[in-house]
Amino acid sequence: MTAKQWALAPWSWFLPAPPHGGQGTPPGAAGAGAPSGRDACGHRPTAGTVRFEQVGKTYPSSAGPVRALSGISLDIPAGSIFGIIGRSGAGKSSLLRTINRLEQPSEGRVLVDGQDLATLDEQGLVLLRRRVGMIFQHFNLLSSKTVFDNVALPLRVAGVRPDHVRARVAALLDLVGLRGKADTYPGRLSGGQKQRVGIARALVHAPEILLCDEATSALDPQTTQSILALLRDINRRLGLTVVLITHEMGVIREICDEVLVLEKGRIAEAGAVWQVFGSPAHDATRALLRPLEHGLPGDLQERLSAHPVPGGASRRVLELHYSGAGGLEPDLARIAAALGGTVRLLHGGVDRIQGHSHGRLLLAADLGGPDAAALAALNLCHHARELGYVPDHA
Ligand SMILES: Nc1ncnc2c1ncn2[C@@H]1O[C@H](COP(=O)(O)OP(=O)(O)OP(=O)(O)O)[C@@H](O)[C@H]1O
Repeated sequence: MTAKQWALAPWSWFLPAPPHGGQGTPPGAAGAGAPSGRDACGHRPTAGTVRFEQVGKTYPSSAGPVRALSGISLDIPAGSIFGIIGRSGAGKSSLLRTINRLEQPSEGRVLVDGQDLATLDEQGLVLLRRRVGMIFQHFNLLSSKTVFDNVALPLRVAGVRPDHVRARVAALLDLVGLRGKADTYPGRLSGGQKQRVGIARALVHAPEILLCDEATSALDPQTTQSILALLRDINRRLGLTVVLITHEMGVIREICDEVLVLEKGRIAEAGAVWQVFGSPAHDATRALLRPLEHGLPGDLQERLSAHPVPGGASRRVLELHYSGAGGLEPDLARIAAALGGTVRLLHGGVDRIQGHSHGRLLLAADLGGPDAAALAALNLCHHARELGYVPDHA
């Protein structure tokens, strides 16, 4: 059994599952509120898969039809953290919102755990929205209600018994780290705490999927980190699929397993984060990843020239890239041996994405060593290029 399969254990192992319909219907039972896809024991071995089949979306508008999505075919695996990125207007929200049918595709099908969402009647839609929770950039909390009441509201609307509501909300506030805040009003909470309330509320019906639309965009970097840690924790402990939209590439790198890059409503590329970020194949991806790249430090940029300094001692500046492929890591001793002479590390570094080394090193080497292509050929990096020359003292 893989870690992920293990993580797909039923919610009830961690939290009291929400009895729907007010009568304490046990989780896993057919009928009111029982999420589909569970087996007789209440397990949900494949719960939380999403399949897009040739999905297209056109909005009517006074200026004429707006084509938001075209030909999207893709699977989101159960239990994964799946990121959707793209420039503004690329269609990210339109696609995300088809998963809980806040938007309906104009063409194609969206299936959650094999169920075509277009076939759902009104009751089916209510049950779908319990299986697919959602959190928002601006939290969407009711300011006149306490933390407890905000989280309890969907359960009360569903007619859940008050004692079950109390137990469920208490367990959820514990889970999101808000024990002791039950009676506080949202106005007295920090942004991060408000998003924690949003997450608790999104989890009340023990969803299989959590949709996050720019969930950390309104938060400072430190708070963003704590919310990401919470989302990852929830994903790992509860096994639910997390689908998130973000403009922050660092968020994708930090927690996502897979990423979809949308460009003008179409799939530009998709795959494991370490692959897409390590070797971006599409211009749109490269443009999105640019903020993650460190430019040359100003002083180095100033001293860099296209040719060796006439009459003076110069050193070559080489840039070595690591894309994560093949488990390749910078072997500094071998690099120095291949280049010969003195090698200085000027700038750069290597990140770990899903266990793969990804980054670049800027080295100053003596003149006359092997050219950049030879370093890649020797399997010392994935790509290398010569950036120019700096005076020997740089
Ligand atoms: N209700 C609507 N009516 C008309 N056009 C819409 C509607 N919703 C979205 N659009 C258009 O569809 C396209 C895709 O919008 P969408 O919000 O899905 O993109 P996005 O990638 O999420 O953008 P952003 O990052 O700016 O939120 C855009 O051109 C947008 O203007």
